Amino acid sequence: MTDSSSIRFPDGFLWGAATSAYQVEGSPLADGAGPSNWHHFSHQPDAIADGGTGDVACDHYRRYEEDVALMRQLGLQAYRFSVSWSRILPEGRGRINPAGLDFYRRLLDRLLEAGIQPCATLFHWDLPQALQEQGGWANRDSANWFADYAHILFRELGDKVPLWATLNEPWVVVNDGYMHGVHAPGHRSLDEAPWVAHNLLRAHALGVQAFRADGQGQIGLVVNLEPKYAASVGPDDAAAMSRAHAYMNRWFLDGVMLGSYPDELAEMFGQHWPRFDLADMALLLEPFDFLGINYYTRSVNRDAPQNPPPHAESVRQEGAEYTEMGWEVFPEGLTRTLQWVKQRYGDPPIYITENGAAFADPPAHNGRVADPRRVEYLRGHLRAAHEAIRLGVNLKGYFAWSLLDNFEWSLGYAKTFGLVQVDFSSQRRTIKDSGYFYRDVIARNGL
Ligand SMILES: N=[N+]=NCCCCNC(=O)[C@@H]1[C@H]2[C@H](O)[C@@H](O)[C@H](O)[C@@H](CO)[C@@H]12
Repeated sequence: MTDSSSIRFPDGFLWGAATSAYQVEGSPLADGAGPSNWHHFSHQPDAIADGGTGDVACDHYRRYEEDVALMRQLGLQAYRFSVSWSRILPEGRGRINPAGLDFYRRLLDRLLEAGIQPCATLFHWDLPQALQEQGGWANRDSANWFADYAHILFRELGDKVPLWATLNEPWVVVNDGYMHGVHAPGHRSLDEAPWVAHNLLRAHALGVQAFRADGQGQIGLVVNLEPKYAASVGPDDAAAMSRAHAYMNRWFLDGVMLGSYPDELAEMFGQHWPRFDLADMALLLEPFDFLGINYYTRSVNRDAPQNPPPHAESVRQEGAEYTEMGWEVFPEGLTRTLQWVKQRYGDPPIYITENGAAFADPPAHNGRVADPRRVEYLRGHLRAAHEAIRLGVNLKGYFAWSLLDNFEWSLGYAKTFGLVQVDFSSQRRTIKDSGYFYRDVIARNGL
């Protein structure tokens, strides 16, 4: 039974939609850009489920004005996007590519003319390949490479961007790129993963320090959080839940909010877990202005000793609804997650920087795309977000993932999250029913 009571979000609540550079831009080597590690990785045989790459994607690098017009049609107040590091610094550091900066200046100018607030993420997984070849995030120097890149963006684009995020989902870089090898750079290393996580957070902290020197506006960190449940009341499954919670939800936030890593990580990584300098842990506590939370689902965990850390596996729930990603639709987990962050980390300002669902949408017919399941997913999660506000969470805004159907990393183009459908053979955009639903939510500032 759909709750039909109307709800209204606080005045000034910020409504947006989100994308990322490698997933939408295409033209990865245009105008002097250097290759990213995702350009390299996606061209490896069998790396991507449908053989897709980011070579064209949504052609946003060339169609950005059309896409800003779509954002206006949706009434977006903000647009979250990421900057391609290797467009700005083709070798990752040193020589600046002016044409790369010029693209983002053009995009920012169109957004500001449209009254849409830019929210720029410095790193959304696409590391310059030249830096990957020097060890990437496993190289302790990566934090300084990132800080130098950040300085350039704050200096060159800072007057046009009010909201910045340093990193998008460091957990995915570690888990998918260094533990399971299904994302760039495709490594599987219990020795590299903890250092990669640590250097990502060092980079975040140095990036915030660079912002304090050169930036304007506000800066935050974006993490993916997923409430963990136990598959049974037995002690083994309860322990698995606790390990999974430490591994995904606490690893990065404890690092930057508490200056320590969960004890469970040293236990589950054993001799692979390094000793981190106290000076490093103090750096991690560099204060930042907001927390970006990406929420999609929950997971129900049982003990799986044979698996790599966190030695757990998720259990499918009978009778539950799942998206095309195999993620359970569980809106109440969003309220719970927001409350947990408020209570554990001192009530920080929060933006939901991503929330959305992949469903198998029909092709556009007479200019319409019926996606009722996505409408209901969004409705349920907006209600859950509003409940968190009612419970006192300092929630400032919400960004739907995603503006456009796009390149879903190792899964290619088959998984579609967009409020707007993209026909990749023609690049035609069609606003889905969920896009019109979201437009009305923004206009009403509520449901
Ligand atoms: N294990 N497990 N459970 C699920 C963990 C989810 C982590 N992945 C995300 O949050 C990614 C985020 C990314 O920013 C975006 O670039 C992706 O397109 C979306 C959709 O995939 C989401």
